[in-house]
Amino acid sequence: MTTTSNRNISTSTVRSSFLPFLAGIAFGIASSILYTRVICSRNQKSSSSSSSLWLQPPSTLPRFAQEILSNHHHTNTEKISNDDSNGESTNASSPNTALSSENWTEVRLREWEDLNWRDANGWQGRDLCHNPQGLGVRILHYYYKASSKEMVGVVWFGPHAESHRGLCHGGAMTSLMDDFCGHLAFLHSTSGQPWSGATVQVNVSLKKPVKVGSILRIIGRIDKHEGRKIYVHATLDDGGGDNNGGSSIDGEEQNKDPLVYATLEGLSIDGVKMSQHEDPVSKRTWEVEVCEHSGRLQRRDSGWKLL
Ligand SMILES: CCCCCCCCCCCC(=O)SCCNC(=O)CCNC(=O)[C@H](O)C(C)(C)COP(=O)(O)OP(=O)(O)OC[C@H]1O[C@@H](n2cnc3c(N)ncnc32)[C@H](O)[C@@H]1OP(=O)(O)O
Repeated sequence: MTTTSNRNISTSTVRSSFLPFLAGIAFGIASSILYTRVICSRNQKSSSSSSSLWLQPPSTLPRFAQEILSNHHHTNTEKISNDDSNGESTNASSPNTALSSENWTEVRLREWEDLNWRDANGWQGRDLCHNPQGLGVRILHYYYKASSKEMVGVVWFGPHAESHRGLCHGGAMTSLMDDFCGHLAFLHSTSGQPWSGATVQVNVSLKKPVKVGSILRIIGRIDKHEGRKIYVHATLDDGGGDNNGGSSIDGEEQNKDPLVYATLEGLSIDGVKMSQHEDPVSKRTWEVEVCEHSGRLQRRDSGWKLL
């Protein structure tokens, strides 16, 4: 009797303490499933929306970039001349002054745009700054003016240029400067051949953080040409007046003077043969043509006719 009574007591004690425990586990599992689903779906939404925001540069460029593009519609041709190339400083105006609309040629290389052709002609990857699918720092347009030895570019800092919490890596800015220095020197080169030369010094001063997603301007000129050495000065800025995504850390949204993000003092050596490939690419020359679609002058590589 006593034993049966004890057994009943113990069974009901186990039941009364075990059932809430089971219910607690069931509730915990249900909650965690629900929580995981909600959080995952939120994360998926936010990652897909941020990706779609950043996978391409914005379809509408900021005003300064539109002005650069629209200012360079020409129908006249300019002879690219390097007659004044040796041993003198240029009288080019400061790169921060407003761009005159005359005699700028668009710079295009087939290997920046035609990826299938690139793969078939000696390249092994994608251009760090000119990959049309690139998500790091991407140069959208380059224009060159031979008379003043200046070049200007429109640049997008994509999500793969990020370093710290939405701000870009200093190396992304420096890669851009390296490219700018090399190609401006290329355009001024007395060898007259694309890919004949090398950048050997890129002294970059980082002045202001760049936000991921920024569209900025790079503008610069040849400062000096001594023998094979071509010295380049350049500035990365917001183009003035219409800051689209440049650092707003200071709360500056509208400004007249360009905000400067970085400056370059660079050196390229003319006529260095970096690649040993002997093929049609190594025999290219530069030429100036009027683009049949936009009417703009293009300084482009004779390789565009290789097909
Ligand atoms: C048109 C360009 C288009 C450039 C086109 C570039 C296209 C753009 C692409 C983006 C930029 C790049 O990626 S370019 C790739 C990254 N760069 C590199 O990989 C370059 C690595 N460096 C090298 O391989 C080597 O240094 C070379 C091959 C460039 C060296 O050429 P070299 O022909 O032997 O030159 P060398 O006689 O030594 O020197 C010639 C003069 O330059 C000076 N010099 C040489 N190196 C340096 C240096 N680091 N810093 C200061 N000065 C230097 C010498 O003192 C000398 O001055 P003096 O005695 O005459 O007064």
